Amino acid sequence: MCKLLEIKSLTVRYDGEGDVIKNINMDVGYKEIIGIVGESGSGKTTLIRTIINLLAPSSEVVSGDIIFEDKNIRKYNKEAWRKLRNNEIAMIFQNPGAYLNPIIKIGKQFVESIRNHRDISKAEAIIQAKAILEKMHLDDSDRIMNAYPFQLSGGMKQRVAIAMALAMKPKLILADEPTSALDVKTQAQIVNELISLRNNFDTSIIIVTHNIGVAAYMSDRIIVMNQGEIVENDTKKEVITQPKMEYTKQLLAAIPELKGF
Ligand SMILES: Nc1ncnc2c1ncn2[C@@H]1O[C@H](COP(=O)(O)OP(=O)(O)OP(=O)(O)O)[C@@H](O)[C@H]1O
Repeated sequence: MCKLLEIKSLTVRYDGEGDVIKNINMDVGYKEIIGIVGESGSGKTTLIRTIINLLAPSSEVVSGDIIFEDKNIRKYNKEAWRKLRNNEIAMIFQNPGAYLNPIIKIGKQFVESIRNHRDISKAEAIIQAKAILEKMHLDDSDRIMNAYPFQLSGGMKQRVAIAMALAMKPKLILADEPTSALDVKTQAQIVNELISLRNNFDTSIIIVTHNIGVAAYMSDRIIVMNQGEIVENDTKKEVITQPKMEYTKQLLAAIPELKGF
């Protein structure tokens, strides 16, 4: 077993849209960070939502297999997914507010989420939650645990969301534009937190971003998507210094600071 995830000949369509990702083949190694870039509508979100089986009802996986640690998770039923999702593969969304309940304090949500997956006492879950918040540089963990989501900044909420994902020690984190709702300084902090996950927890990460600069900064490998297809898949050095596709060259040209890479 040398790959954490392998995607084989994956094609997905939406009703009325036709195939929006077409014959995708890719893999993710252990501890690898992959950046997926591409224009709006190129199928990036559809690809990672297919991996974690969170597609809209109007979608259909036409063909393909998704192998996670040698098991074909495309064939998993609801119960198998309940065990896999969050425990082994977790997703971080663009807007963390969308999955934090606005009327429940962070601590209660966090403890419930841990205890839904692990048979431990409330007191133990509180200790675990606070330790992970502190690892995410949310140092005043008591205040965070006592806060409602609206009392936290966007960057703090995203850190809480990452901490909640991390509590389950997933092997793979899928991050869909996790920084695009944040200001530039906070974006950089979150990107660095994600990199430290790999360094400290051996987590593999697929990050979807519009920003090839972010992908270049944090990824080992960059995948470029265009109109539902992978048009480039190589080490970040290769993609940045020797892009094969005109489309990639255009993406790179839009980021002046990468020219001297
Ligand atoms: N729920 C849906 N129902 C129908 N079509 C959809 C749905 N979600 C996405 N699509 C279509 O599928 C295509 C790919 O969308 P997707 O969101 O995967 O692209 P993306 O690269 O992630 O775009 P963005 O960068 O804007 O998020 C687009 O043409 C989009 O309109």
